[in-house]
Amino acid sequence: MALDQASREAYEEIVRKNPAEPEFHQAVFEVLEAIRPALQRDPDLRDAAMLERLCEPERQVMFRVVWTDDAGAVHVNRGFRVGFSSALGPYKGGLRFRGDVTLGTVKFLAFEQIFKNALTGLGIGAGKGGSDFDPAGRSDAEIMRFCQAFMTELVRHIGPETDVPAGDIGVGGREIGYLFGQYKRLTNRYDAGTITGKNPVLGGIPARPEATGYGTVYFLEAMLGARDDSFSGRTAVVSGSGNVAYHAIAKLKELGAKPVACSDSGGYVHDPRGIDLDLLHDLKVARRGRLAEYVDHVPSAKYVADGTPWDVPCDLALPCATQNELDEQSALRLVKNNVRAVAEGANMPCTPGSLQIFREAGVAVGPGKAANAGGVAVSALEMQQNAARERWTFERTDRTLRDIMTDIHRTCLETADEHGVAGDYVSGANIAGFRKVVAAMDVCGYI
Ligand SMILES: NC(=O)C1=CN([C@@H]2O[C@H](COP(=O)(O)OP(=O)(O)OC[C@H]3O[C@@H](n4cnc5c(N)ncnc54)[C@H](O)[C@@H]3O)[C@@H](O)[C@H]2O)C=CC1
Ligand SMILES: O=C(O)CCC(=O)C(=O)O
Repeated sequence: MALDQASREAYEEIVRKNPAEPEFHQAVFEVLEAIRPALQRDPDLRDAAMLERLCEPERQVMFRVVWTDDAGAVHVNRGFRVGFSSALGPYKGGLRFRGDVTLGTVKFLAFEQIFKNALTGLGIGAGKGGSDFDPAGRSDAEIMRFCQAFMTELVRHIGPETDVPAGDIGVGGREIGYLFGQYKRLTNRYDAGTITGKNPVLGGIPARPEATGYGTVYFLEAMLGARDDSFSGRTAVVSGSGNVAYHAIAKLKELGAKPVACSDSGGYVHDPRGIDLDLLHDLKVARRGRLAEYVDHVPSAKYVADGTPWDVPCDLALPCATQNELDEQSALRLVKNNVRAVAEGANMPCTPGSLQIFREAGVAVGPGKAANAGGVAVSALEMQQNAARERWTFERTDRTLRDIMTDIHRTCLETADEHGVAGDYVSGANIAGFRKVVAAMDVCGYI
């Protein structure tokens, strides 16, 4: 699919106005391409400069973060928070701390969040933030000082009815605790609903750490079910070994699939017996170490430095690490090895070329906007829990998550069907999210 003339003009203007932001351009292009059947069916959807408004963030904040390391040296980083759309609720989306984060990265992520959050149906707008601070190798005390410095500016821009951050790459429970502690200190308020992903002792909901990975697997389960298929006897390859990947691997195992490979930024491990979850937890979660050490404990497994896990034959592929990590070459290898389905736990992990290859080969792809929406959905449940001063159980949260993922899956399929692109989850997810947010923008006046 390509863009029609009007969308192409809108896209070219966006590229011109947002130079040097290739990931943002890519995310916009993918949405404009995927919603083409809806624009063809209802040209009114373009009225009142809807596409142009949708692609322009409501606000963007960029700030200096100054902190000291354990030796007393002073460091300067950049902080970002982009509020992309408040049509459906307060800005909602995570914070990413990683050395390569730029304004363009945060904008692409916040843009994706618009459609994802709309799909959850839970009344949340879209935002994202982060910093080019790299937590790898930093002590707890350094992380705490960085988080406190970051929040010292961010505090002016967030609140339970304004903008509600959470975690993403490099931001987990530890960082959320430090950020919330500083927020509380600066505001003199216990607004638990200002940040999600908190430890339950601070009012966090149980199962938020598990939610994105579990949700991706629930979505994949529904994709397989729609094809009269199941996890039974299926091998899976998962990229990454962080929050999303770890919990995806755990849930795959629980539901009867066999995850045989995972990765970190150094390389991948292939363990034909199935990834050892306790060992992975010890290496990557408890010790924040390197995956290369896996083979010291399981000599029959293979570690491939700098390799891609997509070389390992599998039935199911779950990219759960980072953007553009699954390229055309990888897609061709997966197709050659008869992959059945791909579920994106990460945001925009498949390049446009790889998506095209999967489409042509008839491989079902669950796009991140739909497949990884479980994380932000459970964050919205955490906001609900905090507002009502309730305490949810793990079982209640997990049950609700599964229902939400099944609903999102149904919405994607029905929407694709209604728009003449049956079975195309990428189009279905984008069109359904787009229609929801446009409906809200339409009745709000020109915002
Ligand atoms: N944490 C959440 O709730 C959500 C996360 N996501 C997305 O999921 C992805 C992973 O996020 P988290 O697991 O939270 O982060 P994390 O920081 O817990 O883990 C990231 C993992 O990716 C690996 N990694 C980074 N670059 C890599 C590369 N080039 N090749 C292979 N592995 C690489 C890291 O070693 C680490 O294992 C990101 O795309 C994020 O935006 C999406 C929805 C919600
Ligand atoms: O729970 C949240 O608000 C963050 C989720 C997120 O950043 C994402 O869906 O990519």
